[in-house]
Amino acid sequence: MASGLMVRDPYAEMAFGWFWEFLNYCRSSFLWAGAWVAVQITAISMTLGLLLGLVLALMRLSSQKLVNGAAWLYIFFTRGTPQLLQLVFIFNALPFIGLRFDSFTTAVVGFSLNQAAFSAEIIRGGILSVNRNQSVAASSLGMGPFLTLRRIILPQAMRAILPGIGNDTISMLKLTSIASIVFVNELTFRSQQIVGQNNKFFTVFAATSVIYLLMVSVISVAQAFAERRFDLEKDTRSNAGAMNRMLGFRLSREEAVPDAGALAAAGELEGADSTSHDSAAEAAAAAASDSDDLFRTIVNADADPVPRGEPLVVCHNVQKDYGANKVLRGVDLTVKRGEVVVLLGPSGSGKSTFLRTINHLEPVDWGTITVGGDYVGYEPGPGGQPRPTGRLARARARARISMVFQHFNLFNHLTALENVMEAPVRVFGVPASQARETALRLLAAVGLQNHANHLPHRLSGGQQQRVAIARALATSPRVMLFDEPTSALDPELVGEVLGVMRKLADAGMTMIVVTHEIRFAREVADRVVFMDAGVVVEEGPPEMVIDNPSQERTQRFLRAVNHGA
Ligand SMILES: Nc1ncnc2c1ncn2[C@@H]1O[C@H](COP(=O)(O)OP(=O)(O)OP(=O)(O)O)[C@@H](O)[C@H]1O
Repeated sequence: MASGLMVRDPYAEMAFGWFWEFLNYCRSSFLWAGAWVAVQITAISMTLGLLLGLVLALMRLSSQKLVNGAAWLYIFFTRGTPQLLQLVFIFNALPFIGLRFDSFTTAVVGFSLNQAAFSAEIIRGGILSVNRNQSVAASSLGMGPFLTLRRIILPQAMRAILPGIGNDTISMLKLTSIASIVFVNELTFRSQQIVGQNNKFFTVFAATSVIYLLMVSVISVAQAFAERRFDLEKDTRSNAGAMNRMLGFRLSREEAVPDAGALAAAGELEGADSTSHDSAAEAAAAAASDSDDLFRTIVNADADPVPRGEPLVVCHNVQKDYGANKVLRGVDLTVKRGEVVVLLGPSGSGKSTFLRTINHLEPVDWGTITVGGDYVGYEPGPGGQPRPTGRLARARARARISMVFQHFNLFNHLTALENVMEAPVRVFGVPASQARETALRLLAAVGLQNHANHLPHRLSGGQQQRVAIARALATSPRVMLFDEPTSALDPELVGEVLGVMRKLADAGMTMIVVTHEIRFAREVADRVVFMDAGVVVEEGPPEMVIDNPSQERTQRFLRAVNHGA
């Protein structure tokens, strides 16, 4: 460069000029006003579409053919016709039947109805991805279908739902451009107007693309944030308790602050450091005595009208078919209050099915079951005949029958503490602070105080089953049903679960236990019932049925079990 003379590069100047113009379009309030219209349409339509989509998804999952068929038809037509035509139809055809919408409302209605069809399938997929045992466990705790959906199913389904919904939100934001067909003055439409005046196609559309990219980035960040929150593998801890309560499900896990008493009782049961053997032994003894006291308190919680030793569960001629498979062929069983009854029998003999009929997780085809004189799941119909009740969840909660499952069925998105608190707070209306205190004591009683804040996937099988027992106990049950509680456990973990069950039996809990643990049956059961092919073959005290069975079928079964042991 010579003195005072500047060499001007025309290409650089052109590029600079273009870039400056491009920046000005990026900042154009005219274009941003269009972007705002697109955002509004997307936000409203997505919200409405998701709500309607949830309803359609539930309809699609309904066993009622008509309801299911109506939802299928809606989804079929909506997904099968171009959205452009749907918008034109709403804008031009509906006025003939007196439904006239302005451009913006037409866009919102059109996008919502279209999105509902797509959301329905995404939500249905999410719901189906949640293991059925989650809703079975919720039902056994007395949770109704909507509570189960809100608290248990949807929070877990979100993980599968979110990527699809994120995708759809971005697609919809971009697709709002087709709303220009009904004169919605959104972003693409506005950029076309500018191009129509100045012909600067590339500059204007480059700026428009940047605006779209910015909006899409916000959606992508929101999606990533939401996915992180619903990631079951991740322990995210923050003080978002109020937010969680407001939403009805957890966005983050709260730190439990155990009370001093519970900690003292529980601290040494599992893994905590101890300075001396003496203090460890003392703490363990204190914890053991606290758990005994707690179990006894639960057993005697209410003045049960059925005195100890009197019939509490009475099953008469219970029959149940699955299609052509006659699973229960007339089971009679009476269990007295405080009694421990063990059901033995070969695989497929109907033990688990029978257990599930007691708390009406399975309806019976024939026969009657009463608990404390009440028909669970039935109410008096015309003429006093029992008929299925419409308020099954309430009936289950009132009956206070708890169940422990073979595969634990803990709620995967809730910590051990939250699992135990769920039914008392949501079903029985116990204040959260009180439920929390009891839950901590229960976890201490089963030796898991130090794991209160852990999600189920971070616990061993034995620990999960003990949480499941604590959860079942939190509703102060009158009867506890155990469905092969140790079958899914490694042999070295079986003892810790049976230990808790022994303590419960000692405390006087009425228990019906399906198990293959012959030693447990011999030591703990008051009575052993042997079932085969859907009927009771023989029953009596363990020393009779196990050590001296009278029926050939029982003898054969025990020989096979002992041989395998
Ligand atoms: N929901 C269901 N639908 C159809 N058939 C079922 C269902 N549940 C159980 N069955 C069938 O009923 C029969 C009895 O099953 P059940 O689980 O009650 O037996 P079980 O004695 O508990 O066996 P196991 O010890 O192997 O668990 C089996 O033939 C099983 O296939």
